[in-house]
Amino acid sequence: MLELDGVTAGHDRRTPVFRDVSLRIEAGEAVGLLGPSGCGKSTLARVAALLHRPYEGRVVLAGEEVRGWRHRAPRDLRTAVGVIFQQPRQAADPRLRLTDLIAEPLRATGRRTEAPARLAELTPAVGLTPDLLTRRPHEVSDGQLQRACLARALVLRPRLLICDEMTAMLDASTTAALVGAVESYRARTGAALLAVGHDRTLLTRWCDRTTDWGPAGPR
Ligand SMILES: Nc1ncnc2c1ncn2[C@@H]1O[C@H](COP(=O)(O)OP(=O)(O)OP(=O)(O)O)[C@@H](O)[C@H]1O
Repeated sequence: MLELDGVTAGHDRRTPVFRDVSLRIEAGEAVGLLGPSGCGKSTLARVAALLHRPYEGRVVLAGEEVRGWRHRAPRDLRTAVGVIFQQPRQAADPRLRLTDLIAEPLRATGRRTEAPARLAELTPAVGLTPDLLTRRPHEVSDGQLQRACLARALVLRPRLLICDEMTAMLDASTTAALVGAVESYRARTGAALLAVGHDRTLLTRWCDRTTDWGPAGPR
């Protein structure tokens, strides 16, 4: 489902964050990526989510070699991957009501008419009550906003879900609810998962396998 082969990426070409990193996730597989702070896990997650162009290497997503990132990524690839980050407030437009936030990818891909049906299915699945849907991000808690961000990540039915420290700032019961929502989505659809984090106990329990980021990248 996802293949990174010899990928070098970072924020300064002279001193990349990581060099020659490879990682493979099969269709339907859940892989946990563990590593110390600053090693480049988020950068790798952003490369895999087509949000950050690597300097070198090959990325194959859903059987197609990726040749463009961000707005240059082809739509069929962009919609094959859903991504959710650690900080929901940085990932949410503060002007949007939760209902529009969740439906945003549908609007952006010209599928606005699907929004009512998708919202009706997703909001209970992520544990959001209808009264929250008309609120804006500043009127809900971090946990509630993260639930909305997960619904947004699932709204286009991605075949690969990337959770970058999705639960790092949440309490135990919200963590369990979000992991449960991801897992029931995966059980229904067969989607693959890349879960990035620090919490070995959580990732070991959640994923089919975990990989540790060593001096030469994940192994
Ligand atoms: N936009 C940016 N511009 C310049 N450097 C950056 C930028 N974002 C991250 N970095 C640097 O890139 C390196 C890798 O960061 P990254 O966020 O990928 O690590 P991480 O393993 O996810 O860390 P953490 O576990 O703390 O989230 C760090 O040294 C970081 O300071």
